[in-house]
Amino acid sequence: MNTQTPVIAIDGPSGSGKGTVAGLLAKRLGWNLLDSGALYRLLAFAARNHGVDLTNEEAMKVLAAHLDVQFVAAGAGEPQRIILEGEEVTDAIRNEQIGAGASQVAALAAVREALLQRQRAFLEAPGLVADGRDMGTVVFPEAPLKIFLTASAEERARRRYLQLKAKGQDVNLASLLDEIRERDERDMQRAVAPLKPAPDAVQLDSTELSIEQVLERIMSEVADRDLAG
Ligand SMILES: Nc1ncnc2c1ncn2[C@@H]1O[C@H](COP(=O)(O)OP(=O)(O)OP(=O)(O)O)[C@@H](O)[C@H]1O
Ligand SMILES: Nc1ccn([C@H]2C[C@H](O)[C@@H](COP(=O)(O)O)O2)c(=O)n1
Repeated sequence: MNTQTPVIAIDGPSGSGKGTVAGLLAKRLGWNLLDSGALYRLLAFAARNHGVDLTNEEAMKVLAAHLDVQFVAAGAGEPQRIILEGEEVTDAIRNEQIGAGASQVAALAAVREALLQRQRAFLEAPGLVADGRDMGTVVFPEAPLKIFLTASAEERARRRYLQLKAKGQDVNLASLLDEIRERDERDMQRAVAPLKPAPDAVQLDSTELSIEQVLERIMSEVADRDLAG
């Protein structure tokens, strides 16, 4: 691992705002971005396309090792288009069904192992903002700044409802809340790399905070550590 290049690890449950804040932070700092959840989503999506059973660990491991994916951005911190096997899937992987499948394959030890180096390869100068569930605990344990971002399940479901509704998806708030709770439970209870704060993580509850307020809190931690260069 490149130990000179700084990493900001942002972990937390679904809908806490990790992806949004990671993107804004990467743009502000001009750093690279790793949306690690997208890798697990891509795997669930590819498994469906190839007729692979999500519980078949050996087949999922092979799929993970050979995943043909590109993250294309106009520049550091710019929005990413995701290309899987030559086809754009940026929006297609953003629904709760694929999220639930991703959470299922993410519990397989062989899959996590197969994706480890691929995630670490995102670490390039001048820095990396990485969001997921185990960025601070497993993938980048040396990260100089680790954020554990949370919000109440009700607030996360409300955010997801508004997000999906704005995209024209037919959604139901009560079902989204159930799905979020189910995903939290699976992500926190799995044996390998469960969702939990690293011992040295800064914990931030965003239930009552705007996106801008969360960003400013993190920027103040960046300044305290003199990471911005
Ligand atoms: N502090 C906030 N206040 C209000 N809305 C927010 C806040 N943070 C994020 N959101 C909104 O909540 C939705 C979910 O945010 P986001 O996708 O960043 O969450 P996430 O933690 O990355 O979820 P996942 O892990 O499932 O990808 C988005 O529509 C985003 O704009
Ligand atoms: N580092 C990661 C990132 C994601 N996952 C799993 C668990 C999530 O439920 C699923 C989808 O992630 P999202 O796009 O919603 O952030 O992928 C993980 O186990 N480890």
